[in-house]
Amino acid sequence: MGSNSEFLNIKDVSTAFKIKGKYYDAISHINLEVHHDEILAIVGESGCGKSTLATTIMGLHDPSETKITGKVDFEGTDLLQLDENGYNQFRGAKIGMIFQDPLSALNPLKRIEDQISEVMNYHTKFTAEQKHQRVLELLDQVGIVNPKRTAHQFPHELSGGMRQRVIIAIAIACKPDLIIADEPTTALDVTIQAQILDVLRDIQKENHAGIILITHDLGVVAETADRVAVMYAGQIVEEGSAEQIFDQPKHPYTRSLLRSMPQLDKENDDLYVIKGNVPSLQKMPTDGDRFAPRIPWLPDDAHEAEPSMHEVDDGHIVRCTCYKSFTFPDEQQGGATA
Ligand SMILES: Nc1ncnc2c1ncn2[C@@H]1O[C@H](COP(=O)(O)OP(=O)(O)OP(=O)(O)O)[C@@H](O)[C@H]1O
Repeated sequence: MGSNSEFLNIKDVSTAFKIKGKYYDAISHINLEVHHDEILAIVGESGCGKSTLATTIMGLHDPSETKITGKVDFEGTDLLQLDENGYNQFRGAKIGMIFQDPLSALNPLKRIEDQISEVMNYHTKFTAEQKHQRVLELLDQVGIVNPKRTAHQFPHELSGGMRQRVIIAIAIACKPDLIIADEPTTALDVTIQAQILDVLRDIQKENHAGIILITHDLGVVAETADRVAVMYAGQIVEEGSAEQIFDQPKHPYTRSLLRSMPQLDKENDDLYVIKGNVPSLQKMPTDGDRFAPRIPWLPDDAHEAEPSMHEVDDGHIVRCTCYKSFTFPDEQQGGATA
């Protein structure tokens, strides 16, 4: 395992849901790589397709209701070709998943130790004592102060932050190479959020895992991510290192998201609001720049008819050339900058 080597390669992946007998793309032609030792954030408003991408990688869609095309190459295996049994060899073992709501992800009737052991029953040949030791080690690794006590507790006896730590312990029990964390801190208050993000960072360092961190919160991205992919209406519109995205954002959507982000060091009275909504699947434009309706002041001819990805710097890519002429209305009048 070479450090920083790419081990997950998502190639031209589209996922369509069947609605009233017709299929509509929730994600379209996604290309993305994940490397060892990195946290890749996928960011965008609600409805942009972030979770659909995660559940597509994890094989969690009902094939009778979804049409998935493309390739998800994970360490040489195309995950999209696997059946349920095949997927079960990967999920929980080489791929761990952390969901938003830790309470619904845990079984209310089972002690924490049993829930963490369960994944090892399936994927390892550990003896009972080895499993017990590993449970304590994992609880310690995710920052639980008294692992022995917590191991014997039930989910309802733990705080939200503790439950999310347990979920992370389950996700990393078999030392997965890939961890997918879908809004892992959204349900938690701000101080606990920061602690959980620290845990994720530590785990990524210790296990050399690659982490896909899905979030709508740019603050979380700024604190955690090495690389960022910005999604809008089922497509990636910009991708780059965290520095490139935060210091040199190009796509109008990325710039709008950044401008609408509260800044700790500034008065936030007049935060930018991105007008309009992410289109629903049935109303998704199939050609042109999908973000164009939300920046109506930009002339139509500023957008490419069929927007493609452009490399603007090493590893920094952006969809459509409209970024070249995009300004916010108040910038045109010589006002504030983004
Ligand atoms: N099973 C489904 N059937 C039909 N449409 C779906 C299904 N799952 C998701 N969608 C639609 O696909 C689009 C993308 O949803 P998705 O949940 O992936 O977005 P998201 O960016 O993760 O948003 P959120 O943060 O709210 O989860 C949305 O328009 C959503 O309504």
